[in-house]
Amino acid sequence: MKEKILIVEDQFVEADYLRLMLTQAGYIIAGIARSVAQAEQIIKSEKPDFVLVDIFLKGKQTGIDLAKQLSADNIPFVYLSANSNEEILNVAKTTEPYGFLVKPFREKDLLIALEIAHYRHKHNQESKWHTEKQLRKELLNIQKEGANWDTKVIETAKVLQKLIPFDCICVKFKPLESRYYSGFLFRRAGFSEYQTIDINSLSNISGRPAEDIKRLLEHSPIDNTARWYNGDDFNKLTSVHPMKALIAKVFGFSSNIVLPFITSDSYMFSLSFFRRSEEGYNPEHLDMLFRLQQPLIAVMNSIPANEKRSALSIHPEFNIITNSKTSNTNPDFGTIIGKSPALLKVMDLIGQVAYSDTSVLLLGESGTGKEKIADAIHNLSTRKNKPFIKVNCAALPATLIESELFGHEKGAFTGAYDKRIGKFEKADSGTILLDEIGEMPLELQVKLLRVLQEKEIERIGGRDTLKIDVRIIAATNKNLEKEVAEGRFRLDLYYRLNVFPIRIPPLRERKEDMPALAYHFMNYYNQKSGKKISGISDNVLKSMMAYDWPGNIRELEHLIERSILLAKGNFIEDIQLPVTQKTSDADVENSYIKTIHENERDYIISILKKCNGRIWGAGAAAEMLNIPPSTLKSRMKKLGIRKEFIP
Ligand SMILES: Nc1ncnc2c1ncn2[C@@H]1O[C@H](COP(=O)(O)OP(=O)(O)OP(=O)(O)O)[C@@H](O)[C@H]1O
Repeated sequence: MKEKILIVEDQFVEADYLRLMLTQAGYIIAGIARSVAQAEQIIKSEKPDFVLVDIFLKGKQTGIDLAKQLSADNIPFVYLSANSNEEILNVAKTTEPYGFLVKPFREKDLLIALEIAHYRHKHNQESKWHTEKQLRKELLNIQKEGANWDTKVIETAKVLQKLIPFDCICVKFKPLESRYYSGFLFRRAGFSEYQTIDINSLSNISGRPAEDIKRLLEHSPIDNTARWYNGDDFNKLTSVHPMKALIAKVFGFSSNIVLPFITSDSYMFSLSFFRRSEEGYNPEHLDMLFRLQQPLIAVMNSIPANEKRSALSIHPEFNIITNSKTSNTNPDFGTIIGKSPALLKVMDLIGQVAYSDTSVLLLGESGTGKEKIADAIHNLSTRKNKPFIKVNCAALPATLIESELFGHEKGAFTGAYDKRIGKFEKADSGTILLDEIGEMPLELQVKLLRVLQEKEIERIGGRDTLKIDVRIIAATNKNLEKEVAEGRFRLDLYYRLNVFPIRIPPLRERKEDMPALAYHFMNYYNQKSGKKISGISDNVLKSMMAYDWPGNIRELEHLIERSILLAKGNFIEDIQLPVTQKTSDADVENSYIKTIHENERDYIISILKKCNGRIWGAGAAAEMLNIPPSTLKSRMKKLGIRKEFIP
């Protein structure tokens, strides 16, 4: 059965047009709302599966305000807009819509956008469900293992991090009848690395005497309600909670979520998570914590009473126990080097998506480590012992790529002397990496879409359809939205691949990772070349930090390799960094985010080009865009598109 859709659109004609298109396609219309208030009422009474929401609406509240509520209620939504204000577009993006339809759009675009929104929503749910299942298993293992209690707490924090992101976690506990807490404060220092903060180190970092901090603790209220605090709520919380205020100030935290619970041996626990981002937590995180409450209680129950007592007896009022047992080895991530917040964010996303079968789209400049990240996703997945096939779509000639991907039967074409098994078939039950997906020819994009939708392939010249089970990871350094706008990449394929995008930041956005990467490559090329270089001089490191690394990690790797070969002594004292070029026009164009108007303009121009500038008649632009020619003419006028511009 098709979903129930709520249309939130204040333009009567447009809303009615949408209703017509959707009803014809078999959707049920939950209602048409002209304002956010009306939409909220219909959501309550009709419980729609999807919402199509215009950004600008009558009244004070915009579609973006409604979107925040929809996100919190886990109702997928797609924006409709013809607005060109870039600032608003950027705010809209932060609400994580499931799609974006730029007016005017064709019926086909609307239906594809809805289908994709449905697919993305379902896969998001599935991926969360898989992660949660995995997480419960891991908590059970922690509960069963005989480790001492601080190890158990660290392990629990590591596990929770996959679903509840945090930069710091505070675990507090006390016997029910007691006034005083004992606790642990762990700050995240790497993917699986935690730095324990005790009162003395907090005193050092904040510059306040340890005695003062103890007093702050005594005057801070107890967390006995499960709640999250973002933005203003967080500011209010810190105004009445001096200890949280101190931690927030010292480490720059802006949001907090708390889960208190009672163990069967009558201890009161509270887990308090902090993040730097202002919108760090939402009701979904709280739901998740509630769902995990029982396994968490079981872990805390498994800590023997004498260990809990002895932890409390160290300091009767509050004790932040020092723990030197941090770990930074994480075999699952292989040799991904770096601990910058930007890279940790990527690792968190990998951790969330790896266990499911969701398609992943890796976006990033050349040399940022997309292939390395793809390796990590495969190795963390349940498919890790199955084939992992990599295809570079740019390296294959257009004439070969089809048979390379899908295979061919003997005699399928001149030169096909033998049957050939394609990459997709080879990857069956495993993973395929489609690198440089932006280079895939348009004709093949249709076939790829079919694999994604139907999970089946046909060898060239073959009569049978073969069912395959392949997880797809696609990677590109191109701006796919631009490729779509210019007619080189199919919109439907783009949406299908864009289910779980991961943007890998360029090296210049995470320079703090550079020294560790440089040393990593130094050790690697020492081994390879038999040299014994023991370090990199401060001057070299400084000039490396000042350089922009347009070639990213690959460029760094090559430069270190060369410097090792050229080094005269035991130190890298010199490095030949290219002189930084002035940013070229092409770079500016690539990094420029287009406004909705510009996107719309480019899209209309690309269609006009395809129709040789024809607006009226069969197969002409208006028909392709599925809008009346007069509407197209007025859009063209508004967007400054003149027919003579169309080559
Ligand atoms: N975080 C990392 N830690 C260690 N090595 C890395 C890291 N990221 C990338 N590398 C190394 O940098 C080199 C380039 O990485 P990779 O080939 O994965 O980049 P890419 O984004 O796929 O590039 P392209 O788009 O050009 O294919 C590889 O040798 C890879 O092993």
